[in-house]
Amino acid sequence: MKLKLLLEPLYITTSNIPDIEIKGIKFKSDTIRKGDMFVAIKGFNEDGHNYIQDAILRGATVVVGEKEMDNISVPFFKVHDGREALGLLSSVFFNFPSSSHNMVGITGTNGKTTTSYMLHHILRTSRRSCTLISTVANYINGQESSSKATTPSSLELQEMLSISKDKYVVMEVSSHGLDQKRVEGIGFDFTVFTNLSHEHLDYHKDLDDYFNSKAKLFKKLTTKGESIVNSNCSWGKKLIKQLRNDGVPVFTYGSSAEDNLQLLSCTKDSLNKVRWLGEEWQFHLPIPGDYNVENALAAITVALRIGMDVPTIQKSFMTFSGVSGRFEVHKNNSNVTFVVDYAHTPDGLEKFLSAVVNYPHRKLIHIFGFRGKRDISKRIDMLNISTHFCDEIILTIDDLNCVALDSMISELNELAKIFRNSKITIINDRTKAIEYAWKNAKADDYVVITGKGHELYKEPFILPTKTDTETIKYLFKSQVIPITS
Ligand SMILES: CC(=O)N[C@H]1[C@@H](OP(=O)(O)OP(=O)(O)OC[C@H]2O[C@@H](n3ccc(=O)[nH]c3=O)[C@H](O)[C@@H]2O)O[C@H](CO)[C@@H](O)[C@@H]1O[C@H](C)C(=O)N[C@@H](C)C(=O)N[C@H](CCC(=O)O)C(=O)O
Ligand SMILES: Nc1ncnc2c1ncn2[C@@H]1O[C@H](COP(=O)(O)OP(=O)(O)OP(=O)(O)O)[C@@H](O)[C@H]1O
Repeated sequence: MKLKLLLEPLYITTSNIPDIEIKGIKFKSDTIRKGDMFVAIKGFNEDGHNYIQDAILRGATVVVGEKEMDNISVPFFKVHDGREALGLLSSVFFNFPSSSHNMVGITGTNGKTTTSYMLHHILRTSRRSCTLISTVANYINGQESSSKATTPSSLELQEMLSISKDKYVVMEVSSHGLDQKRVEGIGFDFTVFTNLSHEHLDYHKDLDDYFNSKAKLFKKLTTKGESIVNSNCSWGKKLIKQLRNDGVPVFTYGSSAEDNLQLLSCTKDSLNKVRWLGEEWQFHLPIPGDYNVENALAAITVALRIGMDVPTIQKSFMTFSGVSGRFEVHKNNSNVTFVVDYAHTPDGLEKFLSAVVNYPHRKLIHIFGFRGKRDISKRIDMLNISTHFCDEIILTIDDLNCVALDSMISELNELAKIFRNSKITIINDRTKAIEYAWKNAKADDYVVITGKGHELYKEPFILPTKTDTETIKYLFKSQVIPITS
């Protein structure tokens, strides 16, 4: 693409723009190929401006950055914000791909993945082509690929959107993604807010700052775009007020008569009665966890606003099988039930455990841990919740995240000391923690393993290379299969 054309949306119109062709855009100097543009980003660990020479040596013919720079041997263009520029440039380079799709962006502390999967399922079962960009996996043109982030970098994202031939795109938008302008250059037709609670306070200054990052998504609506917000959550209520003040169309879901989609009742066998436009109808949700009803309400509101009819939505829920690593139930030959779940926030854990505790059981045994350095302030809250619901706790490690194993173990010991009771056992190796529960649990016990779900360990040196589900499946293989006559 011609450099002049590429720079237009950044309002760089100086007469000094050379008439050159840009082959690609990169923000990692070691990925530069001859003829690429390098966008220098001032990051959290490194300053991309220090890699400009490296990028030029590798073949960059143009550099964009946010600092004043001297002695650069190729044309250099200064911008106000490198990450924002990267998003806009990528969007131009891939020919504004979001405008060829109906874009749905879903944000919130918990439920983004589940809601995205539900909506993707509803759209696909009604023969609407749909791309899904999520924490667990990505699906583009019906092809599954692995996911490296909840919200990929703007460059990867714009490329994915340009490859997608699907009419709809459902994507999760994290607060990190919003803060780091990864969705810059995207216009959303629908933006969804599931909820907000304590999380990521290692990154965001406080909950207000976290909320303000999430709220940025709702500034990215197209002129005809609509927002869909959970009114059961106090932060959702705050957002609804803000959006209405700004004249943004808002559709709400929740338990109030004022909601556009109101939940009227839920029965034990998962039949949920709702009201939409004065009409009452039911849908069956075939997955456990009553909090998933809220996720379903979010997905249904989008589906209805897209123009889908009620019977189609009802029918599609009948075949929804849930999401990998979320409330995954496995029962062994000794009648012990293992549940793997991704709850890793205090609110998520409380909702998950309040759902599990209702299943008849002898003992509830909880295996969970923490990630090195991440949001240390939530650890006590999570232990409080766990000790409230569970009979036994096996504290382990989610991931070291560059923290030395010894430090992580002493952090766990310190936490256990605060909760001076005999309920807590520490087993730092997660596989061993699961094996311990496997050997010691008795018939009718529930063993719940939370925090990692579908994820592999990022630092596996002493830790397992299996996901929690894989460990359970491996243990299942060791069972003696009873001979049935
Ligand atoms: C803390 C954080 O979010 N970091 C993100 C950030 O990286 P950074 O600012 O630390 O990058 P850096 O290492 O300082 O480098 C700065 C610049 O120098 C460049 N550089 C650096 C070295 C070099 O040799 N050459 C070079 O060009 C880098 O390419 C970069 O452009 O910008 C990068 C580019 O977009 C992201 O990949 C990276 O995400 C990291 C990998 C990450 O783990 N992020 C997590 C926290 C995250 O975003 N998670 C959310 C989900 C959260 C949730 O809800 O659970 C997600 O959306 O995935
Ligand atoms: N609506 C909800 N409210 C509270 N907790 C929920 C809700 N939905 C799911 N959870 C809990 O949060 C966990 C993660 O759910 P999900 O993957 O859908 O959320 P997420 O927002 O995508 O999380 P992440 O951003 O970390 O990927 C679930 O395993 C469950 O324990």
